[in-house]
Amino acid sequence: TRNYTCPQHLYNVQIFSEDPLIIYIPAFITPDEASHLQSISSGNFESSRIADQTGQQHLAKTRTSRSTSLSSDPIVRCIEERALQFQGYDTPRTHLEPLQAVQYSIGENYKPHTDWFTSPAQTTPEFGGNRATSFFVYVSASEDIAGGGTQFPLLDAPSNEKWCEVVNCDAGWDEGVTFRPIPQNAVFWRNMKGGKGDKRTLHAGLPVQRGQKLGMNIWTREGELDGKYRSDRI
Ligand SMILES: O=C(O)CCC(=O)C(=O)O
Ligand SMILES: [Fe+2]
Repeated sequence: TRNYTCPQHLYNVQIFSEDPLIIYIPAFITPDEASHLQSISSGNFESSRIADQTGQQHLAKTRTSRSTSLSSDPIVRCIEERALQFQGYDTPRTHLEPLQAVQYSIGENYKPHTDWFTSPAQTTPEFGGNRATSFFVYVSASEDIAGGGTQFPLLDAPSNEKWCEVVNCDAGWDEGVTFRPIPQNAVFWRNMKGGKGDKRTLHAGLPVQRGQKLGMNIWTREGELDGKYRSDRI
C-alpha cells in the first residue's frame, strides 16, 4: 500500500431526509478498500465500550459488538479524505476521530443510542466538543445475512418505494426506518442541530440473526481533537 494513489470517488448520493439531514451513499467505499479494512481490522477486535456520564469507558450489555480503531495508512487516509470532502472543504482532518471498525456476529447488536454525547466529560475541548456528524459504512456482510440493519426509530417512512432497495419496507413503519447492511454503502447524518444534540438521530444496530457484519464508524467532531485522540499524528 506504500504507493497507493487515492482514486477519485465513484459514489452517488441520495438525500433521505433534509431535517434531520440524512444522506444515503451507495458505493461509498470500493471492494478493494473493503477487503483492506477487513484485513487490517481482523485480529484486533475487542469488546466494544460505551462512555458513561463521567466519560469513563465501560463494557455494556447495550453494545455487544466488537470494535477496533484503525490507524491511518494510505488507504484509510484516502477514506478519511473522502469523508472530509463529502462534508465540504472546510472540515479539517484534525476534527476526525480515528475510524472505528465494528464487527457483529450472531445475536450481537447495539441498542438505541445517539452518537452525540450527553455527558460534558466526553465533549471537552480536548475531544473537539461533540460529534457533529456520523457515517456508518457497511464494509462487508455475509451473503446470507439476516438482521443487522441500522434502525432509526424516530424517522418517518420514506415517501418513495425506490427506497425499499436499501431500507426494510417489510416490517411497517411503527419502529422507524431500518437501513439494510448492504456492503460498501454508507449512511451519513448530522448529529447536531443549533448547537445541540438532535434526538431524532437515535439509532440502533439491530441484532444479526444469521451471518455476520463488519461496519465502520466515521465520526467528525465540532472542533479540533487533541493530538492524542487522533490518527493523523504520523
Ligand atoms: O451497527 C450499526 O448498524 C450501527 C452501529 C452504530 O450505531 C455505532 O457503532 O455507533
Ligand atoms: Fe451509532
